[in-house]
Amino acid sequence: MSAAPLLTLDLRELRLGGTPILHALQIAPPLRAWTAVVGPNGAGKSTLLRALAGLLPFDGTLQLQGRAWDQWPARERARQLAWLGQNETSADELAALDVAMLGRLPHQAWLAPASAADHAAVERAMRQTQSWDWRARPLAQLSGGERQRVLLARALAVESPLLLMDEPLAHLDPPHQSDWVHIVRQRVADGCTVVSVLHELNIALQADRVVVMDAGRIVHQGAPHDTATHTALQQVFQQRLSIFQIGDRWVALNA
Ligand SMILES: Nc1ncnc2c1ncn2[C@@H]1O[C@H](COP(=O)(O)OP(=O)(O)OP(=O)(O)O)[C@@H](O)[C@H]1O
Repeated sequence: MSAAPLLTLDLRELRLGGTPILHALQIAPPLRAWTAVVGPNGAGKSTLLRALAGLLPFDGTLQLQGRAWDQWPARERARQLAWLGQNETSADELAALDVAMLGRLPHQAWLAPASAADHAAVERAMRQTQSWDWRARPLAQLSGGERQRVLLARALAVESPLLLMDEPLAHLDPPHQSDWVHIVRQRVADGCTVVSVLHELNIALQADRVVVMDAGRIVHQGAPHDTATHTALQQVFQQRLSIFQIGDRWVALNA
């Protein structure tokens, strides 16, 4: 049984600074699954994710739960979709706990203090990303990886049915990359729909669906074990990688 997707993007063209960046693409990330978006530098992955998050204007339509994006009240929409952007630099002076608490804003009444439920959600998220121990430290004093785990906690604390992440593994060491996959798997098992832009092909090949981009277009969408997915990856990376199966995993090696 396939349920209707939460998010549907039908884009004719997206321009940045007058330059066409994305061209004629459709995407509807499958419900309660993890979709990984991959492709070479400049392919348009971040731009696509920002379009999916309603952060960029474009010629086309974006629907959330079958309703046009701009017909949603902003707060209600913010409870539906959590966003982890690339190189986020705001709120450096705030303590890690307060940064993660920002994820609860869509749940809070105007100027109301955080509720017990907000505190519980933030503690859960910070423990999940193993950032609880430095909750009192300002973001500016954390290492790149520590900071990334706090920002991930902020996105998780929203507890939204949709989670969009742009290069979430930036600065994370291999064990924390594995932890991230585990967190994503848990969220998906709980009913969440996850879309992530990834440069780490070996992690992307563990997703439920792989979206391959090149030159502002989606050139392929498929399962990580499909031969067609491997062929598309090899094409967009100019045959400079080989894809092997090791146990039940697929891995990509630089050629
Ligand atoms: N404001 C802008 N004006 C014009 N072109 C832009 C602007 N921002 C981005 N671009 C271009 O859009 C294209 C897509 O950028 P995008 O960041 O989406 O690619 P990406 O696939 O995420 O790349 P990377 O893997 O390097 O992060 C790039 O060629 C980039 O130079």
